Amino acid sequence: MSKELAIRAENITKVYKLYEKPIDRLKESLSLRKRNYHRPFFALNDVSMEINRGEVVGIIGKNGSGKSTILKIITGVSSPSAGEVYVNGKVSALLELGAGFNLEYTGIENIYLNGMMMGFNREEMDGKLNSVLEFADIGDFVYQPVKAYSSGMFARLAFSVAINVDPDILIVDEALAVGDLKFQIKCMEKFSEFRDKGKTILFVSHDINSIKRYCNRAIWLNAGRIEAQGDTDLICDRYTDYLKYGESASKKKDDKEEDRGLSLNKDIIGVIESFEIQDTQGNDLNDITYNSDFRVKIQFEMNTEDLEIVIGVAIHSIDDTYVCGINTLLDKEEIKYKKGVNAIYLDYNSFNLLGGSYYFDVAIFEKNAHIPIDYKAKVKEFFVRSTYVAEGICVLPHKWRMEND
Ligand SMILES: Nc1ncnc2c1ncn2[C@@H]1O[C@H](COP(=O)(O)OP(=O)(O)OP(=O)(O)O)[C@@H](O)[C@H]1O
Repeated sequence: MSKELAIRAENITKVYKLYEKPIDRLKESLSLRKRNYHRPFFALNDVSMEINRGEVVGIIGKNGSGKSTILKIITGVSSPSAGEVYVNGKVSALLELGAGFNLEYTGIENIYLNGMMMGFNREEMDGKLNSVLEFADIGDFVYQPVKAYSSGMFARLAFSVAINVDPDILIVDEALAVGDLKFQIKCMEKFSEFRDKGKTILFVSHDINSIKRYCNRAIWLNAGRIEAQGDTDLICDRYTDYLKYGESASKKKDDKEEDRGLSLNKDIIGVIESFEIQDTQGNDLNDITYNSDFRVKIQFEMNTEDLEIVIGVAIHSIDDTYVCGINTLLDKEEIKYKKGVNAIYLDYNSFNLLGGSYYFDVAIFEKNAHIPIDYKAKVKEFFVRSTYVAEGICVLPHKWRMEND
């Protein structure tokens, strides 16, 4: 295995035996003629993947597609029916609640137990204990057996151990993304810190936006097989199309993009057709000059005219800092649209983001701006040219004056 590779899974198959009735399992085990009473179920079917050091890879797929199973096999919690896994480096895994914990042990004992399972000795774990406890922040509960913990406390401790032991490879199944918002944010910050340190992360989530935000590659599992893998945005967009429009749409995405605007499937409420940046005369722009005026033109097609909608536009910097998200609900603008293709302009005046690369997200939501009817992440990248050198993200409108002026 090359030094650059962190994980290699080769032709992994995982077959479970499914029994129609519980008694069939007993019958099978007692059968002298070795008769089968089960049918095989392929949770994974010939799955191969290679993950390089420093990659942050997201695994996506519908419920039951095999995401947790592949993580369990990679971490050695479960063994494959066929195929081989090679792992290069210390792995720390956040699998389903409880995996790797002994319920009868206290929190502290479990911290040491987990560390040792990862190959750290007692002295090494002594050195890590404080940061684990500080991050978990569950107070004196660490002296109680973990069976007395609430699921939130359990998650805090498990996350804290996995994240603070400084593994080479972090494997996270979203099953653990519980706990309160503050703690989730803390975990996400740690996650970014990990990514920035060039560690390898394998990450399962149903939250496509987090996958887009954090991962540089995505693997889409479907019914135990790899449906597609590659560029995160491309794979995530194909997957969300598949969830929204069904199989034919995701496979035909390229054709669909060609004839957008011609016909909408009746189950689709609306789609964003195009997003352009223009100067105030309507000429297309790729770069924006600092402090200039420009507009964006959003074309969208609606299949209805009875639904109140909200349109939102967000700007992120290229390192994924959320710069500004606005929508027509916040701005108390009512969208009057017709069935068919519509266009809306959003004017930006004296645009004062600092020089650098950014991108736009755009979305159509239902009237409360909670549920996206269509969401196009990273719909357009743009570059701000600026001669004003300051620090931060933007230059807020300002004026200097002396008290006596
Ligand atoms: N011990 C088991 N016995 C039988 N079938 C199992 C077992 N464990 C998992 N499966 C099945 O294997 C398939 C893949 O399960 P897995 O948990 O990997 O899916 P997943 O993609 O992680 O789903 P989710 O998004 O719901 O977490 C599912 O159909 C599941 O029912």
